[in-house]
Amino acid sequence: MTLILDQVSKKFADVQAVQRINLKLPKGEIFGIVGANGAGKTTTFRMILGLIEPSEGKITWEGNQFKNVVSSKIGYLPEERGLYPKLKVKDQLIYLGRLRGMKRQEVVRQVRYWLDRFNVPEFYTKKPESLSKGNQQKIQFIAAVMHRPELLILDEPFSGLDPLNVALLKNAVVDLKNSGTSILFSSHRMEHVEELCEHISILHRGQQVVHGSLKEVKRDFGKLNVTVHADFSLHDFRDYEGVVHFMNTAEGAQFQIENEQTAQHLFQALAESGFVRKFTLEEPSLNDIFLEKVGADDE
Ligand SMILES: Nc1ncnc2c1ncn2[C@@H]1O[C@H](COP(=O)(O)OP(=O)(O)OP(=O)(O)O)[C@@H](O)[C@H]1O
Repeated sequence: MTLILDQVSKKFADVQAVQRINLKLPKGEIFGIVGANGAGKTTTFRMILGLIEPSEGKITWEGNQFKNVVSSKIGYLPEERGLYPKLKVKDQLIYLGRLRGMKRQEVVRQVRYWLDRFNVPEFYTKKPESLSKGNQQKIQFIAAVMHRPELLILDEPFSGLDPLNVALLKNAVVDLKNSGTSILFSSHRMEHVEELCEHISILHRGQQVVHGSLKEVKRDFGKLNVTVHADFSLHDFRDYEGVVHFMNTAEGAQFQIENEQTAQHLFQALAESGFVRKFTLEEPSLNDIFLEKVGADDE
């Protein structure tokens, strides 16, 4: 069960919202889409869901035109959340579940399971208007997953949640993936994407500026990060050959460097200058890659 987007574009009047996007999401994987505001994430999701038609390109699921996939196989958490404020949680989830062809008993079982799991069993008979925004989000997450969809699309699932609730939802996402659900999700928060996704895509003004497995993307980026703590000023090394960026920190400095060779030379040069308490070499973060590809002025 693989979702494929092949050269998919969408134009609204004179706005090119999405341009020639390629994406492959195999069964049981998590694919992350990152991009600044207006990059084209929601438009991409809405095309996959069949809410709007691509202007060009093809979307397929298991080799079939995606629009023929029934809604019971898809779960969607939209960016703009919307529950009926005055209808009890249980009543609206039963209504939604029935629409997707679930038996009432099965909806009740699933809803109770998820409310327990999110430590809020008492919400079953509450009206959403009495719940905080973050708690309403949990209910909407339950609405997106209670029918155990094969494809789950999550638009900014963790925005506005406190760290405990982010952890609860993240665990749920990982469990769903492990049980075979294919998950596509968008986020502005690079660390969430980095933690959860095998494959990623960075969108910038409708164009896919980076895509591939997270490992490949990092390897292809090439540059590395070095953290140094030392008992002497590191400022003189800011223009050392192969240093791309330099930033002073409380205990030393953070360097972005071109490659491992630079690291070796830099280490020798530092060691000759005094006592180096810490020298660590790390792969680039997705944030480093995003900032370079999209530009620090866009976020
Ligand atoms: N129905 C529409 N009519 C005209 N333009 C649209 C429409 N929907 C989206 N756009 C435009 O397409 C571009 C991409 O928007 P989209 O909502 O997909 O971005 P996004 O990456 O989801 O952004 P955000 O992170 O802010 O939600 C924007 O320039 C937006 O103004």
